[in-house]
Amino acid sequence: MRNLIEQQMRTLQAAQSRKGQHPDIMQSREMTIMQFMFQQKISTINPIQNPVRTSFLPPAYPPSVAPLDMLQTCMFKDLMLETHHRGSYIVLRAVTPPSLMLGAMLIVEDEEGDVVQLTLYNQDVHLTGDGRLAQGTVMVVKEPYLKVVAAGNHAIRVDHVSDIIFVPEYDPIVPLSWRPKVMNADGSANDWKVAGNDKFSQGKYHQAIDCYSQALKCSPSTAEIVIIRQNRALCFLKTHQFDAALRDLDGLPEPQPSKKTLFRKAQALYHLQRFQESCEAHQALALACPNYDAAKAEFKRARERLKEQKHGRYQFKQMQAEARKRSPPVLDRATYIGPVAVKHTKSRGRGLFTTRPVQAGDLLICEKAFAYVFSDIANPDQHRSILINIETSEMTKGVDVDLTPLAVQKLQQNPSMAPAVTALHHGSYNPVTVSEVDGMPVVDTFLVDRILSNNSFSCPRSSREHYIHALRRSPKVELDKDSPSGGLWPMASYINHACHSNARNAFIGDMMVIRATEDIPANTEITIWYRAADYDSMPSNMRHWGFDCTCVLCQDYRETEKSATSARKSEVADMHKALSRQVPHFAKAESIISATEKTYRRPALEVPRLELWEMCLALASNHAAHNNPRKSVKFALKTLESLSYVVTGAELPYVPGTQLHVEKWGMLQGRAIRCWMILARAYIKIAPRLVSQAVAYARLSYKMWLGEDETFDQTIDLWSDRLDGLIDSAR
Ligand SMILES: C[S@@+](CC[C@H](N)C(=O)[O-])C[C@H]1O[C@@H](n2cnc3c(N)ncnc32)[C@H](O)[C@@H]1O
Repeated sequence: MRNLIEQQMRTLQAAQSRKGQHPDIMQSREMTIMQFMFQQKISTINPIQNPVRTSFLPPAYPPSVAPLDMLQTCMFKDLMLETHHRGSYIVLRAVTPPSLMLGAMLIVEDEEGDVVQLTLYNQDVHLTGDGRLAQGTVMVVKEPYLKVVAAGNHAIRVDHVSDIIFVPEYDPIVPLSWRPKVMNADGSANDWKVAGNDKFSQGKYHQAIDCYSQALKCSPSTAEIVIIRQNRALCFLKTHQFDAALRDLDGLPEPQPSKKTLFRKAQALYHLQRFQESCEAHQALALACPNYDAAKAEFKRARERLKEQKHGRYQFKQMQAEARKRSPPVLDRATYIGPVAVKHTKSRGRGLFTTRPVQAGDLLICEKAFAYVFSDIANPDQHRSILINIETSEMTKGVDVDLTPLAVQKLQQNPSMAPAVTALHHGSYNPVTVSEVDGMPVVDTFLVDRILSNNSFSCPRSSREHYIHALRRSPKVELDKDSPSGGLWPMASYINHACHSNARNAFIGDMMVIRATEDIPANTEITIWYRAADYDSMPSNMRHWGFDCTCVLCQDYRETEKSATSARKSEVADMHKALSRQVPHFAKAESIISATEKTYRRPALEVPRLELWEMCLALASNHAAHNNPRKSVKFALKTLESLSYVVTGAELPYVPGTQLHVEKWGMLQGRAIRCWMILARAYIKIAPRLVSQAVAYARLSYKMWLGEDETFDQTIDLWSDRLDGLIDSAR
C-alpha cells in the first residue's frame, strides 16, 4: 500500500510540473479511437479473471456551483493540464461506447472534432444499460478538469455527478452540426408524450423523462398536463427520484386527485420514508377506489412501516430470515428513533443522549441504512477494487469502494435526504454551501467521501449469523472480516465511541439495531464501540477517527506499568497451555488467575479486566466439560465480575428463596451468552431454581448482542450437547 501511495505521489508531482501546459497531442483522432476500441475488444475477448481494480482519488476539488448561463463555452484546444477550468463548460459527444471500470471511460469529441478520453466517476451503473450514455450521446461538462493520467496521457476527469449534464439531441445547446437531419423538435405536446410513452415501454426511463419535459414546454392542454406529469412521475419512481415524482404529482390541475395520482404519491412518500403521509394518501385512495386491489397490499405495507417507525415494533424473526435468504440482505423496514436525541458534548462534538431512563436491553434505535454495500461471502472475488485517497493516504478496499458512488447517486436522486447526511461529521473538510444550481442538486463527492470515512460502519450479513459462525469457528468468519459489507446509518453516526460502552449496535442485513447494554439514566450520553477493545492493543488505536479514547479502560491501560501488561500477556499464554493439555491442569490455571488478578490497579467494579475475564471463562468452560458444576459456577461468576458486573443470588450453596439478579451490568461481550448458559447448565443439578433465571439473562444478553431475542429459542437450548447451548442445526 505504501509503495502504491509513494508511486502515485511521484506521478502526481510529475503531473503537477505540467500544470497549465497544453497537452501534447501524440496521435491522430483515428488512432486514439482505434486504440481505445482495440483495448475494449481485447478485454471482452480475453477478460482478466477477477482483476484487481486500483484507482486514486485526486486532491479534493469543489463541484461546479455556477449556473450554466454564467459559464463560457470552450473547446478542447483551450484546456490545460492539471487545471480546473472555472468559468467554462465544454460540450462533448461520445465517439465510442463507454467501458466500465471503476468509472465509465470513453472517447469524446468536441465541436471541432478534437478527441480526448473522458472518465466519469460515481455514476449510476445503469447509465450505459439504459441508453443514457452510448456512442453519440451529447453531454456538457461544467468547469472541466484535464488531468494527467498513466503514461503521461491525459483525460477529462469528472468526479462530481452534478458536473455533467447529459443532453438530448434536440437541446439547443447541442451544436447544429450534431443534430439529426430529421428531428421532430417542434412536435406537439402530444407528439412528445407519445415519444415519452415509447421510451417508457422500452425501459428507457430517463429518456422518457426528457420527452415528457419537452411535452410540458409545448403548451399542453390541462388534461394533457395531468397525464404527462403522472407519466413523468412514474418514470421518476422507476429511477428512484422520489422527490421529483412528488413534485410532479403535487398540485396537479385535477378536480379531485385521481387514482393514479394518489397511488403514485403514496409510493413516492413510502420510499422517502414518509409513512404517515403515505398512509394518508392510501386512505384517500381507499375511500375513492375501495376495490383497487393493488393498492390494498401497498397500504398494508405502509401501515406496517408506520408501526415500526412510530413504536419500534418489528418482526425480528422474519427480518433475520429475510437477511439470511436475500442477497443483498436489504430489508423493507422503517427506521425507528427511540428515546434518544442529538446534543453537544463537552469535548467530542455532538453525541446521542437518552431522553428518558432506559433499561438494559431496551431498543434505542433500529435504523435502515442510507447506503449499503453487500459483500457476498459466497462470492469473495466479486469486488477486488482498491481506492486510494492520495490526500489522506487512506485505502478503501472491496465493496466499500462502491459506497461513495451509491451515496452520491442517492443524494442526487433525492436531495430532500441530503441534510441528514451532509450534516454528519466530516472533520476539517470545507464543503461548498450551494445545494442546487439550475434546478439540479449539487453533490460534492469529496464531502461524501469524508463523511463515509468518518461515519460508515462495517458489518456482517447479520450479527446472529456472525455469532453462530464464530461459535463454530467457521472459516467464513475470517472471510467476512477481510471484506465486510458496510453502510451509512445517519442517526447512529452521532454516537461517539467508548471501549467500555453502554450500548451495542447489532446488524440484521441493512438494519442496525442499537440497544442499551446497561440501565442508563435520562440525559446520559450513549456510546458504542467503533472497534472492540482487545487487550493485545490497548489503549485502543482510534487514529483513523482522529481521537484518543479516554474511556476508563483506555485510561487505565495508559496508567498501568508496561511490566504489568506484559506479565498478563504471558499469564494468558500460560493459561492456554494449562488448559489445552489432555487433562487440564486446573490447579495451575487457578494460580494463574490469582497471579493475574494482582496485576490490576483498580477494582474490577470500576475497570473491566480484559485478560482476566477470558481466562475465567475458559476455566469455567473446562470445569463444565469435566463435570464440575460448582467450579464452573465459581468461574462463570468470576468472569462476570471481571467484566464489572455485580450479580447477586448466584453464589453456592443456593439459599432457598434467593433470586439471581444483575445489580449492575458490566461490559457486554458476545461470550457473556455462553457464560450465562454455562451457569444455567451447572445449576441444573445443584440449584435448579436458578436455571431459568440464568437462561433469562442469557436471553437478554443475546438480545443486546444480536439485536433481538425472537430467534433465541431456535439458536440456543439448555439441553444442547454444546456448552454454549448452540443448537446444532442453528443457522
Ligand atoms: C461518527 S462521528 C460521531 C459523532 C461526532 N461526535 C459528531 O459531532 O458528529 C465520529 C467522530 O466523533 C468524534 N469522537 C467519537 N468518539 C469520540 C471519543 N470517544 N472521544 C473523542 N472524540 C470522539 C471523533 O471526532 C470522530 O471522528
